[in-house]
Amino acid sequence: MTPEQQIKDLTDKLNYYNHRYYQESVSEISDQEFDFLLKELIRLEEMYPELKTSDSPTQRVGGTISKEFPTVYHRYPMQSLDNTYSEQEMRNFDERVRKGLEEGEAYEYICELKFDGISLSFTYEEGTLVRGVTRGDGTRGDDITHNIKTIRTLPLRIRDTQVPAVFEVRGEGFMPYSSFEKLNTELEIAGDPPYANPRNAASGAFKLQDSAEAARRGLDCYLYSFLSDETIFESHEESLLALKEWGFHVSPGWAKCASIEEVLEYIHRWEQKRFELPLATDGIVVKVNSYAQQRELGSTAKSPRWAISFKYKAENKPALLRGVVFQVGRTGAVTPVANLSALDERAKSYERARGVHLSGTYVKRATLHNANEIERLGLEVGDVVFVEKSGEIIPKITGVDTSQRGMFVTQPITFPTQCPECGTPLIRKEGEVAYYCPDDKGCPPQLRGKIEHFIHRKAMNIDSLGEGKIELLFDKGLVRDPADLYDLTYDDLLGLEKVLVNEETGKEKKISFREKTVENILKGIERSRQVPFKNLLFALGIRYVGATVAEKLATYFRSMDQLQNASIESLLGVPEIGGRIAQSVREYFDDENNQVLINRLRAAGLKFETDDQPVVAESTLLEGKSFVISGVFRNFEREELRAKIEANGGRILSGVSAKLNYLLAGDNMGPSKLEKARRLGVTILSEEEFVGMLES
Ligand SMILES: NC(=O)c1ccc[n+]([C@@H]2O[C@H](COP(=O)([O-])OP(=O)(O)OC[C@H]3O[C@@H](n4cnc5c(N)ncnc54)[C@H](O)[C@@H]3O)[C@@H](O)[C@H]2O)c1
Ligand SMILES: [Zn+2]
Repeated sequence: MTPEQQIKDLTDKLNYYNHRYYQESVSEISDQEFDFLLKELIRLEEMYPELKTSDSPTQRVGGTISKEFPTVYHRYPMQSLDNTYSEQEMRNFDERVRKGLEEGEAYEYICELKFDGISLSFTYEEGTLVRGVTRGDGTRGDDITHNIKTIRTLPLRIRDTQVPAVFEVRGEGFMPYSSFEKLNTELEIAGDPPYANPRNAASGAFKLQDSAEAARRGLDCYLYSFLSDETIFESHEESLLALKEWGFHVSPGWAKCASIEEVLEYIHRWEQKRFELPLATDGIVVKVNSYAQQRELGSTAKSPRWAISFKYKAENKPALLRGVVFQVGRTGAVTPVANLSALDERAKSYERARGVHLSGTYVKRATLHNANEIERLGLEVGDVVFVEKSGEIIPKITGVDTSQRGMFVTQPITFPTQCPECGTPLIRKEGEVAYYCPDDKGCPPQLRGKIEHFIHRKAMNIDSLGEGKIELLFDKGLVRDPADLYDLTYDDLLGLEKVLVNEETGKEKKISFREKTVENILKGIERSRQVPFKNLLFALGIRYVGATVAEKLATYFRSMDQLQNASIESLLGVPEIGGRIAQSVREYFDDENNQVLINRLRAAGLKFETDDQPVVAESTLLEGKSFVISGVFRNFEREELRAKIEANGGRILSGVSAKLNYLLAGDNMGPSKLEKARRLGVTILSEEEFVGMLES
């Protein structure tokens, strides 16, 4: 790969993980892995400064604003923090601070715990809380005052009369472990996927529309910063003391340190102790105490130079490998999963063991990925292994303590040759490490996987059904393929029961479908009958037909009938559709089972045709004018704008060039595109200006 490709590749990855993390409250990789990728991009950009763009993830706060809440501009930007996992880099930071100040100037640090939640900003006017806003993209955030007000520890009014007329406080909104565990149990009972960690759960809860629901989730907040136009404090320490005085919840763990050595001691002191806290922390934050010195040191585009966060490496602990089970996923891939317990639980039966205590929770399972990984680690059942839970994603086994071999009996692990779910002989595809069960028509987890794909948000969007509910319906024999969903009746569903076993405690819990659940499920299924044809096409799960390809096919063929009968040649006639996709589509529709499924879905009244009408001309107002649409709009979907432009005679171009007449700019568009448009003298239109153009 050329450096250019590498940079592009890393940028795309980081943008994707940022989107998942900030918008969807999901961590697909651990923070440590994310930070590693980011550091790698910083390194490349330093080597090739000409390839660095102003909208690179190294230059921006990762979040964005959403369309669901009013947007608020921050009075003072909300930055991120530089971070490190190494003590040497902490010393380097100290060195930079020393050099950034006058020679010989004394300075102090304040150390605080780094709480793992989301950054929030609160504005008080005349002593009253008026607004609570998320960090967003650092410049603008989402107004979530309705949810902020559910935090019981946050004062709605300050009694002290000495406070400035207008000021802002900032802090971390979080979900304590106790609330987190309660929420996950509830989600599991409802058959919905649980959150991977308290941060993601907090982020999801703060962005709920319904504040009554947010209140139920038991959110809390620690304040760690004060901002105002009036200078009333000289140092961060003074502000923390005053905040406490005024009734704010300030974390009790902070300390003043006179040197980097004391800072490192603080770091060591909290490394284990932090697990005794009622909430998740992922490191510590070190800040220069004096405000004057903070101003002297200044900030980069993304973070202040007077602060840094030290992140603790993921906790790694020895555990006993009790056994290995083989799980079959929705694609048929077989994954080995380790059953673990704490070392001193060797004599207990597995059901009664609690597991290894890691990052605040007990762990009894860890993924072993594939057969090669077992071989690479040289694993045997009975071994002492090292387990890590990084960023609290699925725990993994990082190594074996072979020095312990011989103390206890160990047994080699044999990978099965037949599918543990359906008995079909497993196969290995050329060039892949995983073993697969090839029976995609009968193997239960694969059938369930198809249904799960069908209801997915980007497919039929039946959000009243989740994995747990599908599993129950499948196990009861009510739903074997997606078409069965449309035959479900109220009586089929009411009172369905299932027993859940809590992995940690071994306790059993019975769940059953009550009236409200059943009504919701049926409503969701009913609504899906109106889902556009392109979504249905994606929902079928045809190999190589992702959401984008499905849309292209739907736009081109316009109906299931046309598509079903399309020859390979006519499929190849669709722009950007190649041989592999054409082949796969043809094979799908030639299969008799699939034909039965399609006919049943047709009988269920799903949309088998594209709705959108061919463009009807409205005027010639925009004739000869070209447009690029970018960003998110308040009153229109992008597609609507596109249709509007075409209906009035305009043309849509794909990129900004000197030939372009107008850039229709919404929120969140990349600054580089804006810059380019300005440079080339392209007229930049806001949503309102565009509407004005059509009305003139
Ligand atoms: N796993 C993923 O997929 C993924 C994706 C994106 C980001 N991330 C993680 O998020 C990080 C970036 O997030 P970020 O920009 O919020 O940076 P950050 O979380 O590393 O640090 C800044 C934030 O720390 C918080 N904080 C907690 N305690 C604080 C205290 N006492 N004082 C000041 N601030 C405190 C504040 O919310 C502040 O905004 C990445 O480095 C990565 O670790 C992970
Ligand atoms: Zn199988």
